[in-house]
Amino acid sequence: MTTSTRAEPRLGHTYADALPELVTDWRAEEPLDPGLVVLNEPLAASLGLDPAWLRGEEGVRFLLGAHVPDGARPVAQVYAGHQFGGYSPRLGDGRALLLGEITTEDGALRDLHLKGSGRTPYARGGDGRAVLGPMLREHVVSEAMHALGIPTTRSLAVVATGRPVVREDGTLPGAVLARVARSHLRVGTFQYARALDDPALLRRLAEQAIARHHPAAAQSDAPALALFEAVRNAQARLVAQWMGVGFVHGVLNTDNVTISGESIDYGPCAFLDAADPGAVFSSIDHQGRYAWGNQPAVTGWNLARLAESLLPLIAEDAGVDTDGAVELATASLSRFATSYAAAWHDVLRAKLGLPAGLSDDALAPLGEDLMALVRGGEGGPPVDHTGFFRDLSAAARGDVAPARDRVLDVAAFDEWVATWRALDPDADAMDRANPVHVPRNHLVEEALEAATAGDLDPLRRLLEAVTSPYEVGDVDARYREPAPASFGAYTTYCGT
Ligand SMILES: Nc1ncnc2c1ncn2[C@@H]1O[C@H](COP(=O)(O)OP(=O)(O)OP(=O)(O)O)[C@@H](O)[C@H]1O
Ligand SMILES: [Mg+2]
Repeated sequence: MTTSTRAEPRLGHTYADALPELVTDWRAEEPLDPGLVVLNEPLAASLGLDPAWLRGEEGVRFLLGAHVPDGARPVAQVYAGHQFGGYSPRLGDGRALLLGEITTEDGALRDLHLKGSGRTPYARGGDGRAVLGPMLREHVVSEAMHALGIPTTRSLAVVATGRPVVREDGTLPGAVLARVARSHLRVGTFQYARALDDPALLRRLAEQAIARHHPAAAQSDAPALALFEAVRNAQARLVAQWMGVGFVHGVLNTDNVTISGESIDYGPCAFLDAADPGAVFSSIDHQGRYAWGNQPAVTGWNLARLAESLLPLIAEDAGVDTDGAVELATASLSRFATSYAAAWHDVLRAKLGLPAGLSDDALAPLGEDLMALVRGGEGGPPVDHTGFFRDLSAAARGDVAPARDRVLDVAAFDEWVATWRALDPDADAMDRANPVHVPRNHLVEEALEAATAGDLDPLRRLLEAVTSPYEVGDVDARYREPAPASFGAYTTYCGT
């Protein structure tokens, strides 16, 4: 095979063909002076893309949407969404394009999507652009999540456009993020389709979602409800994993909740240092709706919006009226709490090095007592989430001091450790479940600031650390420390 035949990627457009009502054919904005900032070579290779070609002039233009391979059909996808509880009937890719789908070796589809590629018909008041710093943040955090074993969209590349982008805090360099996802189907996509009041379209959308993400639901007598349950369980597992690593998504609007169960949209996200359930970083989340400890509950709320959207199909499948469908959906939604508890217990069992056979009933009180210690409460301030859990593996090996030194209520801690160690925790397994390196906020900011000023070294070092999250390796110790007090309170921003 010659390089040139390998080079030109072949992109499908299954989604655009199946759901023409939910897309608009569109082209990316011409870049001014494109420059590849970061390329994810292993991901490129796993998708059958040629990294050498991607680095070349044509490849970089491809990553910006300016070079469209033969047969590709770039589209902007429409979706709706509840944003902070308020419904927006028409959001959609305002600054993004779905370039198309790549078929992996095992026959699965992967969306290739560009964020920051210019205004689309869904741009509303926006300029269609994205800023280099936030796109690099999405690159770092999504690759960290992937390395942590958490389902996520991936970042293939970040390309500078050479266009200055005007934001509140000044003029900043523009960039496009090339993102890979199992799909970009969101709860908001279903809300949009439901509002069109066209059951046949809603059915086609559900069939797409089932075929791409939850194929077992196709075998069910009640496929729409089976789809809902599959999404419910995938979201329960996802949020439990976020809670386990101290991840705060920051903007869990229904348009940022995927049907696949992958994390998406790393706009205002953050990782905790102090494990405070009320931790909020986003500048606009005044009520703490998307606080760390509120994520399971708000995911339940978002799933209720999905269930509502599916009601006509649930009714049709079961041969019942709307009231009957509401009853079925409500019963299914009410099992989210159980589903989440089971997922959280799986996360906790792994973090505590306890055997899979340990029952939830035995685990639950242990977990509650531990989380009370971690939160601090009356016994003191919250502890550093990542550092504390990692120190617990030393405790499993008999060196209790590092974890003990982190908590104020040492008597409660000692009692807890004695109960836990009696269960014979596996310290090596804990080292594979409790990261040493997460993209801590101060490190992310430092790397983005340097990258914006043209120095990519801190970004590379951070990427190296967070893509080997479980290995201490020879990574500088500062990559595993919480932010110094001088870093102050951290604030993140949406839509930059
Ligand atoms: N600069 C912009 N120009 C046009 N539309 C924008 C812009 N920024 C955000 N939007 C639109 O506003 C909505 C909310 O944006 P948000 O900050 O959640 O990020 P996003 O662009 O949606 O990315 P994602 O695809 O990761 O969800 C989306 O419909 C988005 O397309
Ligand atoms: Mg979004």
